[in-house]
Amino acid sequence: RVGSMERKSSLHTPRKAHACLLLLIVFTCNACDGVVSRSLDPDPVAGDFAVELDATSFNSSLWAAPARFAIVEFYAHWCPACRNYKPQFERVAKLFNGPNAVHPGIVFMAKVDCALKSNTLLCDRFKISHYPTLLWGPPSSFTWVSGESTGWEAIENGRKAELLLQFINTRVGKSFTLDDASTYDAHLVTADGIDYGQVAISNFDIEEATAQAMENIISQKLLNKKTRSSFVQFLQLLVVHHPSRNCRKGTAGLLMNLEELWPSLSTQDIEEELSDDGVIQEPDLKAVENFPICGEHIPRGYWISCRGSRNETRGYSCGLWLLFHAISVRVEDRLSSAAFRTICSFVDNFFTCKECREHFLEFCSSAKMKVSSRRQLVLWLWNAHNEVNERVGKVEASLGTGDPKFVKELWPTQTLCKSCWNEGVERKADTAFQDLFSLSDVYKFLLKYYGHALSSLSKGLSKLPQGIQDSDGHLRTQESTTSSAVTVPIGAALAIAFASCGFGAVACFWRTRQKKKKYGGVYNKF
Ligand SMILES: Cc1cc2nc3c(=O)[nH]c(=O)nc-3n(C[C@H](O)[C@H](O)[C@H](O)COP(=O)(O)OP(=O)(O)OC[C@H]3O[C@@H](n4cnc5c(N)ncnc54)[C@H](O)[C@@H]3O)c2cc1C
Repeated sequence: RVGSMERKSSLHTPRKAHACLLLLIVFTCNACDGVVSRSLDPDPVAGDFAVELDATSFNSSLWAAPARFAIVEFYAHWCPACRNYKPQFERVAKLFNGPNAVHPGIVFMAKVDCALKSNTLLCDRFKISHYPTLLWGPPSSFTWVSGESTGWEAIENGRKAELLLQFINTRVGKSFTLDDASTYDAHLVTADGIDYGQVAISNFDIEEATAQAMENIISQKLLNKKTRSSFVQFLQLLVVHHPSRNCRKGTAGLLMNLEELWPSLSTQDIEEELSDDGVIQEPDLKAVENFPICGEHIPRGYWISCRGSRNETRGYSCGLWLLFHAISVRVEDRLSSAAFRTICSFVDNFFTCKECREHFLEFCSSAKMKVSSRRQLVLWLWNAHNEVNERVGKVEASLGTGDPKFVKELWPTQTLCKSCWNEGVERKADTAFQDLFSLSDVYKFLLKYYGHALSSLSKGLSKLPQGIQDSDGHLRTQESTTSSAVTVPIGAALAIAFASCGFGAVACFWRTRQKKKKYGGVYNKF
């Protein structure tokens, strides 16, 4: 409990507030004592790092919050103790929020002004009785507010920045300090091995990369009748195998609406148009462009685990690799060949780094007939990525263009996975990766890293209380209008999911029946 000012629901007009304020100062001075200094902080933090939320943005912002935990400060703008507390809160928020955060992806720090009439209901739901009140919990725990305990807790002693950070440290098992400068944990590794929490954070970058891929595709005008099927196939891959529920849901919505947003033409129509003037007309893609494929708050405009130590390094291409790897470990054996072709076709049509594309397509051509199981897909992609690492690493070393904090090397490093490396093999120029690495251990590691570890974040989300999930497992907030992702009719989303035939015999039966409907079976046809 940080607060010193009692909250009265009637105190929402400034005049009443001032009158009561005097009384409150008189009667609640004990609470004020030693809690928050009335003098201005000698070293106030410039700018607001804590995100201001209101009743409209509350659920959706927390839902899409790029962090494992959240702190929400409930305050009142008229409350002097709150004003004095602000620099303390901001000092901590600066560490965790925004594009320049020193420790991104860990705590999302937000605040709500309970003195605004429009927020009264919201503050009442959290039973805020005094200002400021700080609540802590996973972001998702705040988005369901029925008055019952939902997994958040009050921070009893966070009245100074140091104390608040101390509280955070005990909850996340770290020893952050207010003076921390940027730290770069290149390989998401702790002394004991993989830091699963850190790996889970990669989910945010995978969401960001997915949204950015869409943005690039539209802004660079890469969508046309020729690339339409590649686009649809990619969406179908995402709808079932994307590690983020937000993106699966958003993609399902886009797929279901695509025919209306961008009507398809038959091959004959295209040929006729081609023979007229040789140019394929571009569709009007405004509606597709505005589709929130991973929810409304993505892209956020910054990277977390893919953040480079320089602005121009890492980011999108790192996120895209993570997306491909995360998909590869989720694909069933019989869809692996289709997934392989979809990834290759995506890079061919939509990844506009020319050198990258040409290089990557060489791997695609050489593996054309070889990928027929998940294991082969996962190891093929891992191998291709390592080949790229080696090649790019040499170029970056000679030109000094790489990110000094993220030097390219064969992955996983020995620190990340010792058993992945064959013992006693001395590397020569012609030593193949399969001699250097134990492929079965690498495969197990990749399943763990891109499967289990990445999912640990969404598993946390799936532990939401009853009522926040529909019977189809899709997440809903109570205020459905502010849900972070588009609403997809249950039957429609299932029909798309079934199209992948990835859910066993019943799904296959369904798929057969749905085949003639929109997009039914397309994923299986190419
Ligand atoms: C398809 C594709 C082809 C590319 N081709 C080129 C190219 O030809 N030339 C060029 O200059 N750049 C190329 N790039 C960009 C380049 O590979 C890097 O993405 C970029 O330099 C940023 O590097 P990074 O340090 O963020 O790590 P990235 O290589 O982007 O890797 C991101 C993360 O993936 C993990 N990782 C690393 N290696 C592996 C592996 N083998 N298997 C699984 N996970 C791994 C690590 O955690 C790493 O931090 C390509 C990118 C893509 C997506």
